[in-house]
Amino acid sequence: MGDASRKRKVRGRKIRASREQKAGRRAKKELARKASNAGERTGDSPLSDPEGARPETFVETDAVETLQERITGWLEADQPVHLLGPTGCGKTALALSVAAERGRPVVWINGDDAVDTAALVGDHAGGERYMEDDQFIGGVSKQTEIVRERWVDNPLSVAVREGATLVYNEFSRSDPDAHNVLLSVFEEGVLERPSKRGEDRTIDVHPEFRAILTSNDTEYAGVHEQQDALLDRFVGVHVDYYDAETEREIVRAHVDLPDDDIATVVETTRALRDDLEIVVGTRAAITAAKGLAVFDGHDDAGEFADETLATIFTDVLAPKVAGEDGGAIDDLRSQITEAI
Ligand SMILES: Nc1ncnc2c1ncn2[C@@H]1O[C@H](COP(=O)(O)OP(=O)(O)OP(=O)(O)O)[C@@H](O)[C@H]1O
Repeated sequence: MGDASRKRKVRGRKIRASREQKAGRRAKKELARKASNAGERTGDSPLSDPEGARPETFVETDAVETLQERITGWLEADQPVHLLGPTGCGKTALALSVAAERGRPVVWINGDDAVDTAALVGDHAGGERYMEDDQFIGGVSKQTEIVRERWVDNPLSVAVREGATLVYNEFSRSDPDAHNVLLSVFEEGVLERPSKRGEDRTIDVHPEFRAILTSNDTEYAGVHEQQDALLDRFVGVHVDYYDAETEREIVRAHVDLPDDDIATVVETTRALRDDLEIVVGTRAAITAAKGLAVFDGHDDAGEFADETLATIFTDVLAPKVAGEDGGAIDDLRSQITEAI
């Protein structure tokens, strides 16, 4: 065994954990997700504890650790970090693992067209009405209806106030105008809540507040061009697909399969990544391995039959060509068969 494999560590438990444990962890994770999503809309706290943010099964090989150290270093230098890389290469898992390691609460935002300034900082959530009853003189009372406006903070406000680690996934999918509020957060250490009235219109950014943003580099240029002034304030860490050994470890951490089958899946994934025009990420390898685990396609020599492998990879990758002309999936299958 080489040094790299001796140093390999797997954080969290493997897929071999009992069904009950798995169901429990899934439920917990789901709750944390729901809590942070609910927070975006209803004002419930979007904070989740750092351990809850750590990906369930996280593999740390030398390649992963090198990236983790780079990101952690920049966060220590008080720089927001922008992780750029192809689809499914592990940006989100990496961001969450670094966020969990900081030990501060974690706030999660998912970028999309619907994210505007209010979705980030908060909004008025209608008025609260109540009656005030003044007993002036015995027998005479004056009733006044009071309407008090209720303000609900959204994830960015909570994150800067609490000194959380903000993980803003696919941030380039949001409208760049929504991000104007980030400029003063990173530059002056102040968050302005534009539609809030009163003295507490601004929040001083907590000294432990940090941000990790991710975006997909193929989409990055095309989705919404973010303003230069904002990009200038980030450092960019490029994340690419991991080395073969790391990818095997990742697949092994997610799917219970013999080592030979894992090696076949990863080798095929990497060949297709080179040969096909579509993006073939680590997620595709994990999904294909899940297919291999249920479809018994071994030949007499115990090898996985090429035909079964081709069918599994065609199914895994078909959504990426769906919508193109009718022959696209047939073309995909023949390219895959050729590559295998
Ligand atoms: N170090 C790791 N340990 C365990 N699993 C990992 C690791 N890195 C990535 N993965 C797994 O690989 C898959 C893809 O990773 P992830 O979702 O983080 O990629 P991404 O680059 O954020 O993708 P996208 O661009 O689609 O958002 C996920 O299933 C994730 O759990």
